[in-house]
Amino acid sequence: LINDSQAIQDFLLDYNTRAGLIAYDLTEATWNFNTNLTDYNQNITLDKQLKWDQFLQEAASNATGYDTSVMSEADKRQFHIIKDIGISAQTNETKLKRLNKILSDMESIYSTAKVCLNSTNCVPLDPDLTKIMAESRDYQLLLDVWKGWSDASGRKMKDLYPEYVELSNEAVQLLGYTDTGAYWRSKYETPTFEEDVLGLYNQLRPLYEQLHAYVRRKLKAIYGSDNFPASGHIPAHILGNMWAQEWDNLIKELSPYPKKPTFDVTDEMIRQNYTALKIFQTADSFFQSLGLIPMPPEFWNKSVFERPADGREIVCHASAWDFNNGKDFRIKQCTVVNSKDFNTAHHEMGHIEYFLQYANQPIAFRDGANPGFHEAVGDTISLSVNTPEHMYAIGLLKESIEDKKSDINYLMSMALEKIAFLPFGYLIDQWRWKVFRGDITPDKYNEEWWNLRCRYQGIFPPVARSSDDFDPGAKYHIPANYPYISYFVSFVIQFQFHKALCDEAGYKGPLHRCDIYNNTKAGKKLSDMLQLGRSQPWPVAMKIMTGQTKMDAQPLMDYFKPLINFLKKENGEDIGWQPNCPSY
Ligand SMILES: O=C(CCC(O)(O)[C@H](Cc1ccccc1)NC(=O)c1ccccc1)N[C@@H](Cc1ccccc1)C(=O)O
Ligand SMILES: [Zn+2]
Repeated sequence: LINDSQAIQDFLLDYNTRAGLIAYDLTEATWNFNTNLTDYNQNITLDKQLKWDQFLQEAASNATGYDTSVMSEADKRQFHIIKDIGISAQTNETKLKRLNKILSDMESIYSTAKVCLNSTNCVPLDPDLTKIMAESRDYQLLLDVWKGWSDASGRKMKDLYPEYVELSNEAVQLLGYTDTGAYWRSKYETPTFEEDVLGLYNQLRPLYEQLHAYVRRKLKAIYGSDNFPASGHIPAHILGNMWAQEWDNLIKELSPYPKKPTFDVTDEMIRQNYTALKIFQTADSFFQSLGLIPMPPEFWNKSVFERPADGREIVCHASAWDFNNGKDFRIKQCTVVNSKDFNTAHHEMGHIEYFLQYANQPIAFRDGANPGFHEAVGDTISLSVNTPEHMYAIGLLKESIEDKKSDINYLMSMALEKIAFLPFGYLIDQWRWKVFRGDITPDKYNEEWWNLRCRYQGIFPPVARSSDDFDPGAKYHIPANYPYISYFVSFVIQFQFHKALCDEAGYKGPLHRCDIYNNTKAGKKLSDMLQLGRSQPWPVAMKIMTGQTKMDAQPLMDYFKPLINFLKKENGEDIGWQPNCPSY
């Protein structure tokens, strides 16, 4: 084994130089494909993907020739990451090409899927179906769109998924992982990770049960109780969202004090002629007010902020891109001018800010401290941006609020986004981890998906499902092969981060009214953590931010305490649902 320190530094320098160049090539090709879904662009991307996979295989095998016992902790960590190459480990080129092709095809099926509302009008998810799900209160129209989307997306990739599972497991087993789920969980470097997230879920379940009970009662009044089974489940298609993952589009019907403001700034944004670009400029100015790194010129020149009007097919699901050359960073988002996309813009910019902050780290460390950290940056900022105080400060609210009823309305609008999401954020990878483990076989994919959806979310499919359905495929992250537990982790830790930054800013009031705007002291605490990237185990990053090393649901529970007290009074005993799905 090579133990000469100069040789070790030479290997790392060579790896970083070559990885940067090849990664740039792949990212450029993938960007071109994602923003123009042609076969030509797919072939180029698959070609570059194979070159990248082969580079990783070569670097990983060369890295095994070095003696890590003589290395510093940081170099030892870099070598570990360089060797941990995931599905790129598949040395059988035919299998590797098939796996990459399946992944590319599943994402294309999802991104080009359309639903025909009538014989001549077939529309995509973004923006058309999303708008119908958010705004329509027509039970049957919502049902047609909900079922149509599942038929157009999930059903079309049903047979690809078992083949993907098998090829992905086989690849990571070459690295010694039992299955793909074990590889994904290894990113948290926590042996008790599954128990930890289960513990957080159980801690937060009572909050969700209270919100679910309140929303169910309100929706029964709107749609009539005939559509609500005795089991206590809510029909999956009437929550204002295609996946029932956030319910904030129902705020007008669900606001506890309808005579008071609901804090949805969409109308005001339209009145002020907000554009997609202005949304991103507004987000950028918040980040800069904290003393964080501004979005660079390339970002403004090369990002795609709106769905192109030239009719080309693109991947509309929002994403943030690091071109690994220290200067090219982009967002791709099919922005619609509304408060939801205003928040998504901050979410995506959080990813970009992380890229900028860790740009000087070696490539192996250019990642989140754990995947949940990457998802939490933008949302933490949004917790300040969404406050009535901040919306008033930037002119999107005509008056701020002082009375208790408006405060409850604000907390309700935040709960419909943050508490409603928790069981959804938790269950997606419960399903996938079981699939990867073989505990859920292809014949049971859809049945087990709905068992989890009924049990954790307390919703049910409003039309009988058949064995030809593949409803998991109707949610982007399944065909995009992107882990989802990172969002559940993010929704917990973003309240820890928000509390830590508000404490740092010397804020003394209730957490849900804290706005760290213009506070460079809070900004410094955040950037000190972001600069680490993945160079240290995430508890070190957590301690820098919050003073403690664990994930903790307490700040989230404290944030929503006034609302939960209100809901407990409102709901009384009328809460909960049967674990199993209702029968038809
Ligand atoms: O999917 C997203 C936002 C997109 C993204 O920024 O997380 C994006 C997803 C993605 C896109 C392409 C390939 C893989 C994943 N993630 C990133 O762009 C990203 C993530 C980590 C590092 C760098 C970029 N949000 C989730 C959950 C969520 C988050 C916040 C509020 C509401 C809902 C959802 O919509 O279900
Ligand atoms: Zn994200």
